Amino acid sequence: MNEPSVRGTAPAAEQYVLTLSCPDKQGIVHAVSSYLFMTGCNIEDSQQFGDHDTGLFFMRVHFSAESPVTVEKLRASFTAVGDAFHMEWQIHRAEDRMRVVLMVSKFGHCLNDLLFRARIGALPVDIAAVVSNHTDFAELVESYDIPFHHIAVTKETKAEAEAQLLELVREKGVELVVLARYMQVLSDDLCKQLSGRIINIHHSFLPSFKGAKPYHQAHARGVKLIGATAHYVTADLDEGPIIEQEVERVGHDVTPDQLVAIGRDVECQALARAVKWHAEHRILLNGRRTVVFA
Ligand SMILES: Nc1nc2c(c(=O)[nH]1)N[C@@H](CN(C=O)c1ccc(C(=O)N[C@@H](CCC(=O)O)C(=O)O)cc1)CN2
Repeated sequence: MNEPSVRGTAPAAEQYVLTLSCPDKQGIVHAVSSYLFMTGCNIEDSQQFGDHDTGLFFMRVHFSAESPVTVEKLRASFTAVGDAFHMEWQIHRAEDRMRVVLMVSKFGHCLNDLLFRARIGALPVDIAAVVSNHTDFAELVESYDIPFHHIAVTKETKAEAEAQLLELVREKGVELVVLARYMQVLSDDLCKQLSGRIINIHHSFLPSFKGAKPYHQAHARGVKLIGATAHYVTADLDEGPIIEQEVERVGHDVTPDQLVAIGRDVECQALARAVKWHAEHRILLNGRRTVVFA
């Protein structure tokens, strides 16, 4: 009788993600793949893009490595490669879940969607807290055993409110702030301090219908498609780098309230994808645009 084949149980390899951007030139992929090979890493997935308009090169590499390789050792030893090509780069452990804060005002569909997706493991995030300028969703949030912070905002208290948010971000080690229909304009200073770390869902297919009440604007224009846009937040309202968009066809007879209702699902889809891609380090900033290695 044949001996049962005994598959060796090799130690589980750790998974990592390297992202980089740099001025494009020959040899970048060779330098990165040679470094990974020489460091005992195995490439599982690699994506790259050279932007002829900006002359920038972008790369995302998912790779594995066994002990004694650690993320600290990788970050220390990759520095020489990064410096040689003037790279902006990051290396993360793929298993590390991103710590996020969700913010909401009076419309809770995106908040509800993100809470559920995180709870079932469809989003690789840990929701550290939810912040709102209203109290409508305190019970919903606390039903997930997540801290709810009511931070009221008026023109007079906006600076103090933002200081409280920043303290929360620092105190809880938050890496991403998600505006899940949070309807307050953030100050230039806050946008600068958290540049590239705030994602907003705008309820229109930008660049159409920026600002307030986009569904009413769209209805007045007689659109046949409505949409939602997830984008990074900058000081310029609704002008930040677009991450993801979703659209839905509408008829000539829809009312503004029906557009609001139809729009809920496309808003949730666009925002959830954007948050997932950011948490998986799939988005790289390319000036006013993004590169998304979905
Ligand atoms: N600095 C930025 N702040 C915010 C952005 C952004 O891109 N840059 N996106 C918005 C979201 N948003 C549309 O998606 C939006 C939110 C709020 C307003 C607005 O006029 N708010 C008033 C108060 C309204 C109220 O109290 O109900 C205000 O802040 O004075 C316009 C567009 C999130 N913030």
